[in-house]
Order: sequence, then structure tokens, then C-alpha cells
Amino acid sequence: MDRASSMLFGGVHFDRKRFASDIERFKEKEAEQDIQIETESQPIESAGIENGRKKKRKANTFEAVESFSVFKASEPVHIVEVDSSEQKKEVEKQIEQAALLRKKHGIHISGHNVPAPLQSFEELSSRYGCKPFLLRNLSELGFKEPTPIQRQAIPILLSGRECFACAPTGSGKTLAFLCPILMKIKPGSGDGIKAVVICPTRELAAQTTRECKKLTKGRKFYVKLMTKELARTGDFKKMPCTVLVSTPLRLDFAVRKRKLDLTRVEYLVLDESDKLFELGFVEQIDSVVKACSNPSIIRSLFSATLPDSVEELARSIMHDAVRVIVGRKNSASELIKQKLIFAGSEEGKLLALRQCFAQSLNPPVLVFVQSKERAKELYKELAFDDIKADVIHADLSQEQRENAVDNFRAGKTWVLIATDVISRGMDFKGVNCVINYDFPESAAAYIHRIGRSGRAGRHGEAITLYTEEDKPFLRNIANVMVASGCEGPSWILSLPKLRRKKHRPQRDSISTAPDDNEE
Ligand SMILES: Nc1ncnc2c1ncn2[C@@H]1O[C@H](COP(=O)(O)OP(=O)(O)OP(=O)(O)O)[C@@H](O)[C@H]1O
Repeated sequence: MDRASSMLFGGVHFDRKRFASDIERFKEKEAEQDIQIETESQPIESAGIENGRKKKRKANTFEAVESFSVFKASEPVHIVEVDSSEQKKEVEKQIEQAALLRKKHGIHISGHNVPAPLQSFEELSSRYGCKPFLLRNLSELGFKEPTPIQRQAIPILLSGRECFACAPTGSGKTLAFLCPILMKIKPGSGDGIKAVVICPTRELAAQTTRECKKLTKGRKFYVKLMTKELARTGDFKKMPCTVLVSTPLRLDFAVRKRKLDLTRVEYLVLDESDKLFELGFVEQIDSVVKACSNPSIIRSLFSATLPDSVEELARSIMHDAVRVIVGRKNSASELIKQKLIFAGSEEGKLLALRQCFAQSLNPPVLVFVQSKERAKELYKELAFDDIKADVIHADLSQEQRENAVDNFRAGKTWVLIATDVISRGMDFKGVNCVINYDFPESAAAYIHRIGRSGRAGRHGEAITLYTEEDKPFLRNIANVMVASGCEGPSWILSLPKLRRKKHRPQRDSISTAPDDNEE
């Protein structure tokens, strides 16, 4: 991450030496900060003060956290005088209400002047003048109440603030970043690309494009998915596009080789941001961020896992950003019943899987393995069992990958064997069970994999098989289990901490077929 942070956003100036004492202070005070901010910062919109990056930033006389800010304020903070004691009381009341609402929904914030969370979707129109088409589409999609991340992140982005947000899998982060974009940018074609959403995989980019199109129904927004073909041959000058969704590689390619103009982009979203900051992506992200050179751009980072290193990076690059955490940081959804099963060896894992299916196969079920080779092997094994299984991995063509996802979505496939290519962000409705056939490489990978079930308020189950080889890595997973309300065996919790975080051992191949060399 160090290499990443030194390279990423090279054009953005943050003098870490100069602000070293602030950074230290932030680290020490972060915990108390949430409480302090929640009780003392003014919910400015509800106090009738419209905020915006281009407008003057405003604060009230009770702002107690000005001195704290590793988030570099892009403009000086102006103090709004509250003259009468009645006004003062009203402001205090609104602060209290906002704090109570946050508490009720497990929302934790850091940053100054954080707008009050939404009480309902209707507030989008009463507070922010949301157009009827969006409210109508939300209602048609069956969204009655905003989820906690939507309650807080939407007002933050609408008030022109940058934001990095961590909320559980399946808790509606997509709408949290799409809604402000669709409220703030004007539909129509003539003015270039206004919003860019970057996702780590093609499948997720395609899904986000679809979600965005559903939300824009009835309005002429040009929502485009950056396909391979578009990146290679698209005529971007002629192509109408308001919202562009892409993977980093394709976007970077289009920017560098095809001179795609991103200078008018007003919103840049990095979805699954911790993944995007991993080496392999970071150079492309860096190039895209530089290409989005509009000085009043609003950048946001969303993920269900936000390692400290990514947070630190985010703090150093963003302007006056607000940090939003829903629930406990880096924990799994509480709706998922998590189980660990000792299978002893690789052979034992295949037996255990078959046993799981024999006892109760409750489709749809997702089975994760650690590599495409193993995905193919396991598929071979299960293809002739009496279950409708399919497989998805990076060696398949785009069309085959899409078919695998569509068939699983449509219920034609009961068991989908997958690599981590679909472990993040993919929203399969009603996955009943996720089986980690191969132990996940990290706690974050575990959280994202099992987060394919237990989404949008539904319950789910996660089973993780482990062998002797995986034992030393159990503690990380058990910690996640405990943090999300499941029981973690005490012997596992007392295992020694490991320095090495990633676990991807060489495993024996998955096969019950006799060896070719055997007589
Ligand atoms: N306000 C809402 N009410 C009900 N359902 C919602 C609401 N907002 C979003 N959803 C639904 O919740 C599901 C999960 O949403 P989404 O995919 O945005 O989750 P996420 O937080 O991005 O998850 P992940 O971390 O796995 O990417 C989707 O099916 C979405 O349609």
C-alpha cells in the first residue's frame, strides 16, 4: 500500500509532514471524535443552510471540531452567527435529532459539519428538491426506506462533500452513490461525461450500469458501460454519455489511447475501493483520477471493508471528506449465520461438500474456490451429481461469464462454483448459502464472499471448510464471526496472531477420478 499511496493521486497535494501532528491527534482521538461530532456538529441542511463545494462552507457556533482535521478543508470554514437563543435551541434540537437517528441506525461519522441523515426518501425532495422521476423509480423498485448508509451518505454527497464509506455487504451502497449523481447532474447528451463509477470487475460494472438505468427510467440519462469494444473503437466525441461505469483497465485504456475526455466529470466513485487500491489496479486508478481534473469534482469511496491503510490513503487525498461507518468496520452482515467445518484434508472437503448437499441443498448456493483451475476441477466432480451446477472464472469468455451469472440469477443453476471474480459486489437475489470450499485468502475476502447471501434484509448462511493447513488462519475468520454476532470457538480465538495476512496455499487437486497413471 505504501507504493500505492506514494503513486496514487500524485497530483494531489497533502503535506503529511506539515500535518503530522494532526494525523497523530486524529489517530488518538478518532474514537471520541465520533461521539463528539455526533452530538455537537450541526445538521446544516436541516438548519436551512444549503451547503456546496462551490458555495461558501458554513458552520455554526457550536462547531467543536474545527481544530481536528486531517481531511484538508478545501475552503476556509466560515462561522455562522446564531443570534437568538431560540435559533440556538432549534439548532441544538436538530443536532440531537440527527445524533439519535445515527445511533438508531448504527451510523458513525467523522468530519465536521456533517449533514443530518435522511429520515425518509421523501426528504430527498423536501430538503434537496429531488425530481419526481427518481422518487417514482425508487418506489417502483420497492425501496420504501433508505438503508443506513443511504441515510447518511446521500446527504453528504448532495451537500458537495467528499466521502469514504464502509457499510456491510448487501446494505445498498450502490444507491447511496448513484442517487446523488442522478439528482445533481443534468440529463441530456451535449455536455460530456459527468459521472464515472469504477468497479473492480466487469460483472460488477455491468450490474451497476443496470441498476443505474433502472433508476433513470423516464429520464434521458445516457448511462454507458465501458465494454471492451467501446474502449477500443468507441467514438467518444460523438457518443452521448452522462454516466460512465467501467473497470479500471478499460477506462485507463480509453483515457490514454483513445483520448477519452474526463475533464468535466463532477462525480467520481470508486466502488469496492479497497480492491481498487491494491497493486495491479492502483496505476490505472491513478491515471483515471488525474484525468478527472475538474477542480470541483466530488470523489467518494465505498466498500464493505476498509483497511486502515486505505483509510489513511483516502484521508491524504480527499478534500474535506466525511468518513461514514455503518455498524462495525470490517465486519460481516449480521444476517448471515456463519459456520466453520473441519474437513481434515482436500479429500475430506469433497466429502463434506457432498454431505452438505445431501443433507440440505437449499439453492441457490455459491461455492467459492481459490483458483480457476480448482473451479474447473470441482465443476468436473459435481457436473455428474444430481445437482444443477455451473462454473464461472476468468478463463471463460465474456459471453460465457454472463450466461453463468444470468442462469444463476434465473434459478436455472442451483450451485454456482466461482472464483473471487464474483465475490465482491455481485447482487444475486436470495442466495441461501455460500460455501467456502477453499478457505478465503483474507478476512476481507471472507466478508465479501459470504456477503453474497444475507442481502437487503434477507437471512443467509455461510459455511467455511478448513483443513489442517488452514488452521493457523482461522483466527482472522473467527474474529469476523464474533464481530458480526456469531459464535467463534474459543480455541480458535486464542490462536496466535499471524503476521502474514494472505493465505493461498498450494492445494492437492480436487478429484475422485482414478489417476491416469494408476492401473
Ligand atoms: N432502500 C432500500 N430498500 C430495499 N432494498 C434496497 C434498498 N437499497 C438497495 N436495496 C437492494 O439491496 C440489495 C443490495 O444492494 P447493493 O448491491 O447496493 O449492496 P452493497 O452494499 O453495494 O453490497 P456489496 O458490499 O456486496 O457490494 C440490492 O438488491 C438492492 O436493490
